[in-house]
Amino acid sequence: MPKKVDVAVLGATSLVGEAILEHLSERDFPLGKLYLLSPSLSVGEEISIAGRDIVVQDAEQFDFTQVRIALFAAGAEAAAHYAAKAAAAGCVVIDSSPQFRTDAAVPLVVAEVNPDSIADYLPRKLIASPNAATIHLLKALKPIYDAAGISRINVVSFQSVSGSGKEAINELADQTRAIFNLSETENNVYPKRIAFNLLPQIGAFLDNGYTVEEMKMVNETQRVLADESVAINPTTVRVPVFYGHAQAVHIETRNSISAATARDLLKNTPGVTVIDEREDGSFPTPLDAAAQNDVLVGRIRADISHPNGLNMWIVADNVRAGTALNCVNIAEIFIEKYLK
Ligand SMILES: NC(=O)C1=CN([C@@H]2O[C@H](COP(=O)(O)OP(=O)(O)OC[C@H]3O[C@@H](n4cnc5c(N)ncnc54)[C@H](OP(=O)(O)O)[C@@H]3O)[C@@H](O)[C@H]2O)C=CC1
Ligand SMILES: N[C@@H](CC(=O)OP(=O)(O)O)C(=O)O
Repeated sequence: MPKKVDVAVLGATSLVGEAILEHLSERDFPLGKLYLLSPSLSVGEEISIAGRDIVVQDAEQFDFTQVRIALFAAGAEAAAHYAAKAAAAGCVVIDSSPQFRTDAAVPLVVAEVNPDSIADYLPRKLIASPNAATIHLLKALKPIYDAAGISRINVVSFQSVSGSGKEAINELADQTRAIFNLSETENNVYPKRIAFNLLPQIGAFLDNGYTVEEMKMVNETQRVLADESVAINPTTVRVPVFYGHAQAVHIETRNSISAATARDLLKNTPGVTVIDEREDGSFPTPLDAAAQNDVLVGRIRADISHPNGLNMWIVADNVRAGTALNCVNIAEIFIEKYLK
């Protein structure tokens, strides 16, 4: 690793921002000065990280010439507002929000899948990180895609409330408490009660009947793989789980690949852990994945309804293993290969 790099985290008090700070303090990251920024209420809060107490600064007043890299975890609006300002100051932004994911001038990167796309950061000094569900899916499917090709992905993505941020975590906790106290529940984040329920809608409905979240999975998967020939059919469901998205995945490969070969490939993939012994309880759950860095895969089996079909169950901590780790991984590759 090269010499230490000064970094800013915008949205340091968001779920993703906090997880980014955990990774920065736990890994062998060449961290120089660290600046914590907020676009809103948290300005002035003090955060302890790796033995340093750092006060959250107002992003509006921040001079981005002080840092080489800024990790953005503050939503699309803040990304739109601050990205150009940071770039003009010579700072490279790694953004977790949806704001730039479809911008052809901004690379969309999963560090383990298309790290070479980071090289395209220059026009806007920006690199985008995908939706969490797309990151998990691609980390697990890339080795199979490389070995046998994938023509179609059918996926039902069961997404925890942390995917909607801190307010949604509070909503699930409050509703659960209210139900046990025989009180009325309130829903503000979701259109219906989430506690003890399942909601087959994430994001607004589009004209084709899919939701915004589902079409993110389609477009971002094709973009990261640089392969529009992969057909993707997602259904996203909000589930009453705090951390960890789980996906029931059915793929059709271009060439035949056995479940045993796929299992071996995944066992040898960094960042992936296979839990699949075909005995009671040998499968990953959101509770197993919470606060872990790996994507967990189980239930790997041949699809009895299709000659080239494979089924699997993929689980990961959307905040920590998905988004935050991907942003930090991108930063590490950027520092090692591209930072002059
Ligand atoms: N959550 C996820 O799984 C994923 C998130 N992302 C991206 O990460 C970024 C951050 O998202 P996320 O971590 O979910 O955001 P959060 O909802 O956790 O936080 C966003 C901001 O809301 C404010 N906030 C803090 N506490 C509360 C509260 N109780 N109620 C309402 N607002 C509060 C904070 O700012 P302040 O206190 O300064 O007002 C905080 O920085 C976004 O760009 C998102 O697109 C990307 C992929 C996955
Ligand atoms: N939308 C995802 C979380 C995420 O990835 O958010 P975004 O695509 O808005 O950054 C969820 O709700 O679970």
